[in-house]
Amino acid sequence: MVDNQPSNIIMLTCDAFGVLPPVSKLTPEQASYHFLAGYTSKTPGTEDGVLEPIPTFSTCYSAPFIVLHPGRYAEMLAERMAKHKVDCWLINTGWTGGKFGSGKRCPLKFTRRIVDAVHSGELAKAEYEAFDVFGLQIPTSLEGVPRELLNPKLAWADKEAFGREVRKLAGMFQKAFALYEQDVEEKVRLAGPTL
Ligand SMILES: C=C(OP(=O)(O)O)C(=O)O
Repeated sequence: MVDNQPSNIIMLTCDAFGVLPPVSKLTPEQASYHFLAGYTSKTPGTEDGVLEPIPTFSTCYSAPFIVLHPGRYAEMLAERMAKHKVDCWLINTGWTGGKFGSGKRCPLKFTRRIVDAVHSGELAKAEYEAFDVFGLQIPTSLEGVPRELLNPKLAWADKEAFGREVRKLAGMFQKAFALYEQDVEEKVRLAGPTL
């Protein structure tokens, strides 16, 4: 039985464009934004008939199960996060150093290390830097995880190709989020990527 509030919420995504950092610390507004956007990829191995990753925006990361307006769940999330002082993390298990086909999937040992560092409180105390376009806060170091893995821009050898993928994914977020932008506060709308 769980009889206490969590200290951390982890949102899980699998970004096959190699753009999102393996871990970002979200502001409450970013938590609402990413929860509403629900971005991940359908990947071979976990989805029947899928041969290469397909980006998908499944609101609240669970669109088929949503009964109320998604904005209501995003509000509840923000209220509870503030009330119980919960940190929210976006963890990306997807590709790094390139998109699907040229990069590689984030090794599981590093994702595990990141999840452990969330739960131990180590990452809450880390130093952060800004990840452009998406406006995300990413740790500058975490023992046991290569520095270039934490910041996707460092992981890509071809910086121009990286910039193109960043803009492409940002555009996809903006298109998907258009569905919700009338129903959320301005601060949530502004918490998404800017081009
Ligand atoms: C991110 C993952 O899954 P989902 O897209 O279903 O959240 C994953 O399996 O690593």
